[in-house]
Amino acid sequence: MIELENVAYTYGGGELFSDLSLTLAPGSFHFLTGPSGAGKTTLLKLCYGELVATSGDVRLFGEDVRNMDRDAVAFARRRIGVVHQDCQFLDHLPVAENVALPLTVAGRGGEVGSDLDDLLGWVGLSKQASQLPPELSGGERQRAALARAVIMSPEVIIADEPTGNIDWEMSQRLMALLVELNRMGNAVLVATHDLALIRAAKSQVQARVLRLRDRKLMAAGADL
Ligand SMILES: Nc1ncnc2c1ncn2[C@@H]1O[C@H](COP(=O)(O)OP(=O)(O)OP(=O)(O)O)[C@@H](O)[C@H]1O
Repeated sequence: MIELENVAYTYGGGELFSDLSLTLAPGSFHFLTGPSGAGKTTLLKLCYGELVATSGDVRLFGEDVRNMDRDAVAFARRRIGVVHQDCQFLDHLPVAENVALPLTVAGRGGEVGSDLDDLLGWVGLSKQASQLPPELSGGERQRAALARAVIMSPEVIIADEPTGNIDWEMSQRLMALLVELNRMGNAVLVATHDLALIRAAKSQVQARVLRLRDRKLMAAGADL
């Protein structure tokens, strides 16, 4: 579904990583870990077509990103649900409308209905549907961000530090939702610093753990 082959990325101040290869196959579950600044967010952005690799090949659903025009990238991105590190809500819109926003933007606002109610129920936010994002707790915000990421029924879920500012219990709850999505067939890629979270998740899901460090991507060691 998403393939990176011998990819390098440079922001201008030197190469962030090089010769990096990664395949997200249907139904796979990957964790991406590594020190702050190693380039995890950048790697995720390459995976969902937000950035274009400096060199190497990136294929989204079989198509080389370099040969895709804007519309083709936008179309591919609808098949990828992204949970951003900072959630990025429109604070003046209620939670339900924020969650439904991808449908509205895609001109499918008419389809918002019982599916939205079900989705809010699934992430445990039915009661918060009409609240504004600033009124939510950190864990509620992350669950709303996950609901928004899956409202278009994507095939791949990419989450950037989804448990960054939330407590252990809430992190576990969020992970359980990601594991459930994976069991339903979604490929999942989660960037996290939280090694305890990865260890806990490994009893629930067969996950590959990758570490980005010193400009290389490698399988994490026995410590995980
Ligand atoms: N738009 C940008 N322009 C220039 N440099 C950038 C840009 N975005 C990120 N960087 C730099 O690239 C490096 C990698 O950033 P990135 O956010 O990908 O790392 P990360 O591993 O996700 O970090 P963290 O774990 O702290 O979120 C950092 O040194 C960062 O300062």
